[in-house]
Amino acid sequence: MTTYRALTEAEAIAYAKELPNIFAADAQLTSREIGDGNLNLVFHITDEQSGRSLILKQALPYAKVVGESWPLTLDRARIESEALQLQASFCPELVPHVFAYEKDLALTVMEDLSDHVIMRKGLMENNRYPLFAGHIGTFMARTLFYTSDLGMNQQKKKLQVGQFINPELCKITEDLIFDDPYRDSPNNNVEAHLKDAVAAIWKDHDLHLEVAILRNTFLTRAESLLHGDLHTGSIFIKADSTKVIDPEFAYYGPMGFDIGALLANLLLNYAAQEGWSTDEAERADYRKYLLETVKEVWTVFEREFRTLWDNDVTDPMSETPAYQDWYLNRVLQETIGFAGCKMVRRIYGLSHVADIDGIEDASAREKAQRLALAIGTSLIKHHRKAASIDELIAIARDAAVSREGVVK
Ligand SMILES: Nc1ncnc2c1ncn2[C@@H]1O[C@H](COP(=O)(O)OP(=O)(O)O)[C@@H](O)[C@H]1O
Ligand SMILES: CSC[C@H]1O[C@H](OP(=O)(O)O)[C@H](O)[C@@H]1O
Repeated sequence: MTTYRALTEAEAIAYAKELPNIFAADAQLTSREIGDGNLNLVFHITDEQSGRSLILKQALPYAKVVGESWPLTLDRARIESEALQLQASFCPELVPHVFAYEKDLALTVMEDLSDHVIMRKGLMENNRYPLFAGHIGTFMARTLFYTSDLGMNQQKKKLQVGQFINPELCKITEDLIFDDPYRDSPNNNVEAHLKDAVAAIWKDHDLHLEVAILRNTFLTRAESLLHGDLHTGSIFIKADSTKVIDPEFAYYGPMGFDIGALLANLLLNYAAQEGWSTDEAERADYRKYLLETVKEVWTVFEREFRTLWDNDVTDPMSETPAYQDWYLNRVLQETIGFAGCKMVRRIYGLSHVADIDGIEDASAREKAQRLALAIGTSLIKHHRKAASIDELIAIARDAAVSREGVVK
């Protein structure tokens, strides 16, 4: 048995050399720790001679972003590798291949995706990805359908719920998304120029009611195996390929949480256009592209999900007329509510996003932050009334118009 230790770059090379059938025994390997996320070490191992490379991702026993004062279970590495393998059984082309998982070191060996870019970075460079909505809509439809009571044996599903019990990582979400932003918590990270807007949110009891309802849904609805943290930093992309990484927050929860997380991060980039494009026409055009992508993601998800339901449903009662429409409208409403929560937490919660924080000009950054808060809070308040994805799009567009007086 190997005893857990956080690997050094040299130890990562030694570990990689021992892996069967990957590198030659005399390969000259190099290792670079490239982890830029909040939690883990990521080693990029390369053999210049053969051109072969791979990734070793290792969980630390604490949250890297805070330090050793925030201990965190190593079991999240198991959850991540098992979730990646389950997702691969539904859509192998949309996740990195897992070569091995080493429990004692909390370490996953996976395919190197360095020929892709992290989507958040791509969006910050105003790149466009015409195939993305089709890929991610399919990923969400397949993973959420086939892990739910609609798409798998209901007794096996209960056992699978047990396999993905993830209380510590869920608590991070419960605190950072559904609690801290709505009160004066030491976990918040509020810029001075936003204090009035944040104070208004802390006093808004109508908003708190909607957040409490969404929080309850997150806490109690074991509907599907979620990715659990599906933001644009968890997606690797290039023109013809999309790969979803980093499902360490995977657990059985409400489908709309994954869809909402994704849409929220597209909308955060929409708000961030305040700071990234100086050219008005260019900004308007990129915003148009983002909103079209939001609509297409939902449309593909819904179409694919309905097709899976029509062809592969395992539950006879689910064939009851009108049930499918009721179900998808509920998923839509929750998607919109969770999207709003995901936007608000990234503006002044513990963990922000580079799209917004990377805006150097303070007044442009503030405009982007206020726009994101306006969109996020409106989505939360509206979510239980929604009947179409067009309502989410109208909220984003109207918030930009009312802040600037012109169509953006
Ligand atoms: N399979 C991979 N191929 C190449 N780079 C990767 C891979 N997985 C992760 N990375 C790099 O490591 C970074 C952090 O990975 P991530 O899984 O998001 O870690 P964390 O769980 O700490 O957020 C990514 O932003 C990316 O740059
Ligand atoms: C203390 S963890 C904060 C935050 O980090 C995770 O994101 P990432 O994928 O960037 O590591 C997750 O969103 C958590 O809420």
